[in-house]
Amino acid sequence: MLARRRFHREDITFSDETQYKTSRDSLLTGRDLFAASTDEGFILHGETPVVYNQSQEKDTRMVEKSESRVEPKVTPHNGITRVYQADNVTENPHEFIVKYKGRKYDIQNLLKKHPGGSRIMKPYKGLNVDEAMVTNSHSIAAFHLFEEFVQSNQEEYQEIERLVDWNAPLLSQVGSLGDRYWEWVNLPVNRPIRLFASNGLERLTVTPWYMVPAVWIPIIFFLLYRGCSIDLKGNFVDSIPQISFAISWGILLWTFLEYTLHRKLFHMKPPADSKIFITLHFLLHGLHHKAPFDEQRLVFPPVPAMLLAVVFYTAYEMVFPVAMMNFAAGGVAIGYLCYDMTHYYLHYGSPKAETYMYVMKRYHNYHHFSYHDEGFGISSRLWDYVFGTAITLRNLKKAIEW
Ligand code: HEM
Repeated sequence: MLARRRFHREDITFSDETQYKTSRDSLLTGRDLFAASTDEGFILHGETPVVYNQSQEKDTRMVEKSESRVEPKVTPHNGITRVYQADNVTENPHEFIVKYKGRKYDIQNLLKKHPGGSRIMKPYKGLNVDEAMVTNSHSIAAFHLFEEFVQSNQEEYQEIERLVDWNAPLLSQVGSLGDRYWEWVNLPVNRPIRLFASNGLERLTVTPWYMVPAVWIPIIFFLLYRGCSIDLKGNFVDSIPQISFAISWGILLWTFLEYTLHRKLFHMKPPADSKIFITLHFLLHGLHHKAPFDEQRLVFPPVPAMLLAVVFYTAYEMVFPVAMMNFAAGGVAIGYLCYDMTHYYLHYGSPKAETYMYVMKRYHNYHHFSYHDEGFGISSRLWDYVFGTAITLRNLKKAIEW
């Protein structure tokens, strides 16, 4: 029976009578390896992966593979190093199990969202990531988020997440977190947020991304049209340089607003004894930091955005000459639209290495997980440099692939 059984690691199939050499120089036959298998797969204690096939020439596929990736080193005291899946074990395609500090985590749902990209994690399927988590240094937020995926002790794992009842609407609870709120809100989870018990109210608080262009593109055209027909009285062609200037000013002004609102308003720490301020902070921005993967709460809902826009529009009247005002307002609205779409893309897009968006996505990930008090620019880093809050991205050996 045994002779017909074969098992594999990724694309490598091990057969019974063939000898395999491990990194500790012990020779094991496929049969030995299989004898140590369990119903869940094969667990090899204290050995690094099989790298050399004795009965054949060097197995170049394997060697190439093991050299071209970052392998976790063996830490003998941590016992289990690798878990090999047997062919006859039904592998659940919806699971991606890794081990960390002796516990099992199913990170299938993290792969696409992982700020370090999905490709770098793929080789670790079934493996221990103790070392990988440290050599690729990870923030406290990353380790907290990791616990979201733990399979065992699900109920007990985080003292801090039990401060609220995740089965009840959160908005009425966060105010009571008091001095624990700031710590709680900056530790991300991989769950959607429920604010209200009422479905109707709840629906008002979520915004699919396409609502933003659907609402703001007509507003932009309206502002530009107003500028041409009222401010310039149809004298459009002669005024092109003036119009371009006003729109550019508007866009630049937006980048400044984006930075200032994000830094001074969205990241303003609410007083621990004020339930109202804590709740407002959570509503405005806290929920996005608590649940950064909640796609429905990523872009700014159009209704409060328009209320803010009305306030700003009144202010433009004081700042810009009448002939420029609507164009400048149009420029601000264009800047805002680009910002919100960029923000969505930074969370959900997969930009290629060396592109502007690739850098901005990494930059924004650092803001979310490691440096909450820096990296406030989303569409650009301009004002972070001006005000000394720029984040330096670390050099990576390999480009991230999301
Ligand atoms: C399998 C092993 C893993 C490897 C090799 C790995 C690798 C990386 C790398 C290279 C980065 C840096 C990205 C950059 O500089 O832009 C990164 C960032 C990050 N990773 Fe992982 N990662 C692993 C597992 C995990 C796991 C299990 C989590 C759990 C949540 C996680 C969460 C994060 C987070 C939140 C960041 C953003 C930066 C930070 O907060 O530290 N990673 N990872």
